[in-house]
Amino acid sequence: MTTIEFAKGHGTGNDFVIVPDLDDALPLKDAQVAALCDRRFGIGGDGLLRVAPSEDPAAEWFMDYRNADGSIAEMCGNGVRVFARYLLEKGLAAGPEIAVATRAGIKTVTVEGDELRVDMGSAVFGATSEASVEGFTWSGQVVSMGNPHLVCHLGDEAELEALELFHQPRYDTVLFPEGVNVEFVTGTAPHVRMRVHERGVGETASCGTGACAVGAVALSHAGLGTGTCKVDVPGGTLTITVTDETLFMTGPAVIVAEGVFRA
Ligand SMILES: N[C@@H](CCC[C@H](N)C(=O)O)C(=O)O
Repeated sequence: MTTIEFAKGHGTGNDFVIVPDLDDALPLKDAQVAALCDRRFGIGGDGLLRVAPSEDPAAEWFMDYRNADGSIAEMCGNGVRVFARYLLEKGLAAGPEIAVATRAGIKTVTVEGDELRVDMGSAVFGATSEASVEGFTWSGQVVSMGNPHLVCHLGDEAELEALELFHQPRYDTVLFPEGVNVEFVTGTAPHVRMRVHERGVGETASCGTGACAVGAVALSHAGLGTGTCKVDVPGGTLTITVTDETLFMTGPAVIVAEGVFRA
C-alpha cells in the first residue's frame, strides 16, 4: 500500500488537495492526481498543489499545480493563496511577504489581515472569440493570466443562473488548442458577478485567475485603465485591483483538513 500525506484547503470554495513533497521525491502521475482529487473515491478537490522546492533562487517553494483531471496548468490564483497559507501554517515561510515560484513566474503573496493579496502580473488581452453552451452563443474577450481565459458578458442575472455549466462550453479549438477557462459575467465595474467553467475541472465555485481576467475586462469596459473591481463568485468575493504596473488579487484562503491518503 502507498501512503501520501496531504492537507486540504480552499479559497472562496475552489478546493485543493495539498501534497507536501519537500524533498521533491513524489512526482505524481496524472492518474494519481485524479485519484486524489476524486470526490467519491479520493479526498476530493478541483486541483492539487504539490509543495516542492523551487529551482529559482527568488523563491524557496514551487507550486506544482495540477487540475482535477491530472492536467498541468500554468497558474492558479486561488491555489497560490492556499499554497501560501499552507506555508505560513507549517512554518515553511514567515510572511508578511512570501515569494512563490509557479509555472507563470514568481508570485508575491502578502498577508493582509485575514486575507492574502497576490501580485498576479498584468492581464494580457487578446482577440475576441465565442463560447457556446447548449445552443446559446456569446462573444468573449480572450485574456491571459499566464493561463488562458475567455470572458463572456451575459445579458442579465437570470441568464447567468440558467446556465447549465455541467456541459463543457464549446470554443474555438484552433485558438485554444490546450483548452480554455470560460467565465460568464453579469454587471459592470466596480462590482460584477461571474460563474466559471474551468479547463480540466468543470464548473467550480471560484477561479482566481478567472476573477482577475473578469475584473480587468470589467474595468476596461468601464473606460478605466486602473481601479478596483469586486468579483462575486458562487463561493464568495475576490477583489481585483488594476494599477499601471500590475494586477492584485485579494481574497481568503483556509486550510481545513490534514491526513494520510492510502492507495
Ligand atoms: N482555479 C484556478 C485556475 C486553475 C487552472 C485552470 N483550470 C487552467 O487549466 O488554466 C484559479 O483559481 O485560478
